Amino acid sequence: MTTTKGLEGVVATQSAISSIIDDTLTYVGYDIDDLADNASFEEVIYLLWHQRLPKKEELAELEQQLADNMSLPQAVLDHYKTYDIKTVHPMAALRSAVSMLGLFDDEAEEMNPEANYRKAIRIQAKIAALVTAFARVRSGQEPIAPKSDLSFAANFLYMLSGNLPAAIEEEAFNKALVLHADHELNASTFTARVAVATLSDVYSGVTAAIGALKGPLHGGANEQVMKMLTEIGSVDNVESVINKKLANKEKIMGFGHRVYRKGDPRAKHLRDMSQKLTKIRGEEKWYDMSVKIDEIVTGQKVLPPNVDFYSASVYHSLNIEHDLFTPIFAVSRTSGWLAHILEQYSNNRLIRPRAEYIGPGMQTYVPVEER
Ligand SMILES: CC(=O)SCCNC(=O)CCNC(=O)[C@H](O)C(C)(C)COP(=O)(O)OP(=O)(O)OC[C@H]1O[C@@H](n2cnc3c(N)ncnc32)[C@H](O)[C@@H]1OP(=O)(O)O
Ligand SMILES: O=C([O-])CC(=O)C(=O)O
Repeated sequence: MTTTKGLEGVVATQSAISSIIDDTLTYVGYDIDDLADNASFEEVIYLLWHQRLPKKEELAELEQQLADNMSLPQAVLDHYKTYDIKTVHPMAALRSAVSMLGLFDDEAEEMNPEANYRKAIRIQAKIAALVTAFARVRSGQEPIAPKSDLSFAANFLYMLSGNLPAAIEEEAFNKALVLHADHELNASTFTARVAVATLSDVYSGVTAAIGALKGPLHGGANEQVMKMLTEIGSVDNVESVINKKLANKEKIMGFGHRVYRKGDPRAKHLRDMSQKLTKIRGEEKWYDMSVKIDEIVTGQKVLPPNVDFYSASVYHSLNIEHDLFTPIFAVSRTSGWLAHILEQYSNNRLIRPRAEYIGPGMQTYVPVEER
């Protein structure tokens, strides 16, 4: 038996959803640059779930279905008041809340493609409301109902703040959602596929995936990037802090990737957005600091910035609280998880690899009194 630490380079499944080949990311054959510049998040959801772009009426139907399904069961809203919401991390709350949603879905245990697709729509729609309602309840505000005439991106920002977003804010948020939607067999997507390959239900798959995304080596890195930027505080401090971290072999959050070698193609779109939004806000320092960190890290190591690095200053510029960055990643990535869950069901086999045993050899049981 040979083992590969972290399964690096192991091809664990076939998939027709997204690909990373020679540092180029595609969703169903469409280059991420093309989609980031042109597509709405709703179009991308359709693309990932159907493996083709929607026609006009199909897109309108999906938009309507998403808008119609955003409201939450009252019991799920009420449960936010049953724990100390101010001290709970929103990703922990989201993990539990998605699981709880399954308790109120009459079709939760239905295992046919049509029912699973209907659940996918409900989960994708409601996850936006789960994150925004959590944020409002913890700050003592009432959750805001979605508006059916808004895009998914605009609705999220509206449900979060109560204000209709400016065009540039909607554009930036839509782009972030498009860029985060899917990424081949990343850790959380693999987790989702492992969970549902036992023929467990869709809610189990998404709940498991949220748990995997939460960690700072994966989706949790975006919040850590903002923490680092805040701690550094000014452009003048960047050089000394980053050089010290590199000398101490500390990980710089938002850099490095298991698959990309030359660079993450999503980062440049978020970098451009960060530049625009920080300028509009009159808070260019977040962009300037980010660029300087980027120059120092890439000047010393082959460690290009990943999707999490510039997304931090983008979300900060949208007035989003820092611990909501990873839940927002989850809102977008739910579309990819659901696509992979549906694909897994359509051609399922239990995922069960082997472990190379490195423990003690055969031993004989000794009664507790004699140990
Ligand atoms: C959406 C996403 O999930 S994107 C990734 C988000 N995560 C982060 O940004 C966290 C910071 N980055 C990392 O921890 C890693 O680069 C990962 C987890 C993304 C990839 O990990 P792996 O492929 O396992 O690489 P691994 O951690 O083994 O790193 C290889 C080498 O590069 C170094 N390295 C990797 N990333 C970084 C980093 N961000 N800062 C400093 N050094 C790094 C490691 O210390 C290691 O050095 P060594 O060979 O001298 O021991
Ligand atoms: O693919 C990965 O390992 C991590 C990543 O960039 C993502 O999930 O978007």
